[in-house]
Amino acid sequence: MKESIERAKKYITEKVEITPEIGLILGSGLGFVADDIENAVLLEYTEIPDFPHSTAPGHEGKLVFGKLKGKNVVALKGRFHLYEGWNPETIKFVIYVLKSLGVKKLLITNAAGAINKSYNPGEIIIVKDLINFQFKNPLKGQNLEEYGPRFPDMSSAVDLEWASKLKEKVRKLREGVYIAVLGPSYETPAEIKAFRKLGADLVGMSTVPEVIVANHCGIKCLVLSCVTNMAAGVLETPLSHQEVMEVAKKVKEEFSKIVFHALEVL
Ligand SMILES: O=P(O)(O)O[C@H]1O[C@H](CO)[C@@H](O)[C@H]1O
Ligand SMILES: Nc1nc2[nH]cnc2c(=O)[nH]1
Repeated sequence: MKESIERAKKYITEKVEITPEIGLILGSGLGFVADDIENAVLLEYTEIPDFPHSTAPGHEGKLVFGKLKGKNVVALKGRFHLYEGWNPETIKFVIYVLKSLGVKKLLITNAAGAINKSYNPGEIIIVKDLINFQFKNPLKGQNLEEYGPRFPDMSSAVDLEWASKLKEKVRKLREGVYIAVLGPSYETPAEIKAFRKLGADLVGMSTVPEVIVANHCGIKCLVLSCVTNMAAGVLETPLSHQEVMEVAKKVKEEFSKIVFHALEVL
């Protein structure tokens, strides 16, 4: 893995001058955030040695480097989900590449279903904690001690200080617990009822592996979920990825504004 990280890093640093401080992982239909990056330099995932490629709809597969709200950033316009068939270690590799490029903080975004019935489609929620219902861990296998410990602590997996600074600025933001499933099928109503009993407010098929690796290698994370739909069984309508992407598109301005605030409070 070390050689692959070095190869990817070498390719990227030869093409891009800036050192990104903040990484942004953009969820389904949320890639528009990268369109506001100034002096953008774009790299296709497919051109970077050993880098995985995006296969999920609504995930373009580009790294975008540049300035956002005065900060040097790199945005991942497209993430890697386990349901695509990627090995969990692929996610470790991607986060390690970000770390090797200089990323200190990660703003992770996702589209999620609302288990909490008081949430509304289009609402943006700060994730305060996570449940790994994927039962896979990206840190399995040989540990690279120079990146982080074998047994990382997960008692504050997200950066609550960053979250509270954002909440001070955007008072209406509510918080919730995100549960990650493997997917790609959406949940049954019985699963959603069970997840509610477990204490989950939001459900999706991503984010948790990214947070685990980031936490392990000392990158602080803020997670923002865009509620794109009420989870299965809450309403009578069936779920579709089409709807997920449409709702994400509708909240474009509001979502971008909150991301800008999240960068400004740093
Ligand atoms: O988590 P992101 O990538 O935002 O996408 C969410 O939306 C897709 C399902 O509609 C799944 O990929 C789920 O994880
Ligand atoms: N698993 C899951 N992922 C989602 N992504 C967006 N909405 C949902 C949902 O309801 N369930």
